[in-house]
Amino acid sequence: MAQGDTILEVENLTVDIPVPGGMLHAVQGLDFSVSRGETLCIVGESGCGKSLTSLALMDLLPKKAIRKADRLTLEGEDLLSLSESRMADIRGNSMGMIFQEPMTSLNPAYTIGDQMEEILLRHRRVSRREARERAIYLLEKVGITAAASRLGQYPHQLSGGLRQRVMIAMMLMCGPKLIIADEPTTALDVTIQAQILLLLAELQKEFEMGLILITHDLGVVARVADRVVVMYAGEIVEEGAATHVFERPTHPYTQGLLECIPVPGKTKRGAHLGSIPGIVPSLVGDLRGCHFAERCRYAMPECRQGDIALRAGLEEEHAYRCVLEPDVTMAHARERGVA
Ligand SMILES: Nc1ncnc2c1ncn2[C@@H]1O[C@H](COP(=O)(O)OP(=O)(O)OP(=O)(O)O)[C@@H](O)[C@H]1O
Repeated sequence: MAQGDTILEVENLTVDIPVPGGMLHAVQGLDFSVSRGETLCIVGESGCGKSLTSLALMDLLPKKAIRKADRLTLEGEDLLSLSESRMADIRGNSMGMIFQEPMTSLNPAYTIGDQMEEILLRHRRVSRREARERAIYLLEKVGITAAASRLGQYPHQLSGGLRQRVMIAMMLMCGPKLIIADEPTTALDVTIQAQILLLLAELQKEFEMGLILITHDLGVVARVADRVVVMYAGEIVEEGAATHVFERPTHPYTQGLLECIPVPGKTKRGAHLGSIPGIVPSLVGDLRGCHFAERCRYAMPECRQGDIALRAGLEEEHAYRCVLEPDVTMAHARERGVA
């Protein structure tokens, strides 16, 4: 897969939310980057801070949330110091977003064609006819047949799967450099979910965009991700090339996730799929030591002392946050049948 120029750079991103019991540290010191043509998947259980991370990138956090970062750039442009209007321009233009429920992003009062054309007319100097031609081209690209006749339809006239395809086409109107897709298929039938995610990955490759995909579907992650970031309780606990993370999961949490979910070609037929006992801890106040210690079968007293830093894994550009040496955690992974 073509990779190279960095599109997005994120350094030391934190998101805090004041809540009645104190401060909720939802995202804590995240570093990552996305290159042209690269798919970065962010995985982790519910409540680990994935959605707030994506909202922080787009500057769409809830009002009371506090975002901080040492660096946040899109194609070199500093996103931390932009006016609201410039940021809105970037969101419609070079940063495409796809959310879970397309009905929340499609306006029920306007036709598909009007909404698609409007995006291009707002951001580019083109005629309505050119905008219409691009809308048809993109609807065809996302696999919608009789595209021209769909332009006159309203969102409620389409099935959920078609609406999500329209959303993808709409997001591509201005030729974004980066797509951020947060659980884009959760609201769809299981059979359609993988189709849409694979379509997204295909288009991302064809148009050489960067893609940040947040999904619970580790099967899809295994098929489309170049890099994987595993988040737990607001922190990155493991990151690396997808093949490494899947073949040699080093953090006990990643190992637990892989034990839970069937991965094509990895999960043996009839294998028992478990779940990680326990729940994600409250993120209100300061968590000491390893955030996963309470649920980790290998936890030792030193896991609960001080902060645990990310450390280099066995592979290049692979890191994990655990006190155990890589050969020890790999031995555990083999015992658990995930490596
Ligand atoms: N508006 C808010 N006010 C207070 N707390 C919030 C708010 N939004 C999210 N949180 C909390 O921040 C933490 C991270 O939430 P986030 O939605 O980013 O998790 P997630 O990993 O995306 O989960 P899911 O997969 O369920 O979307 C959770 O503890 C959540 O309860």
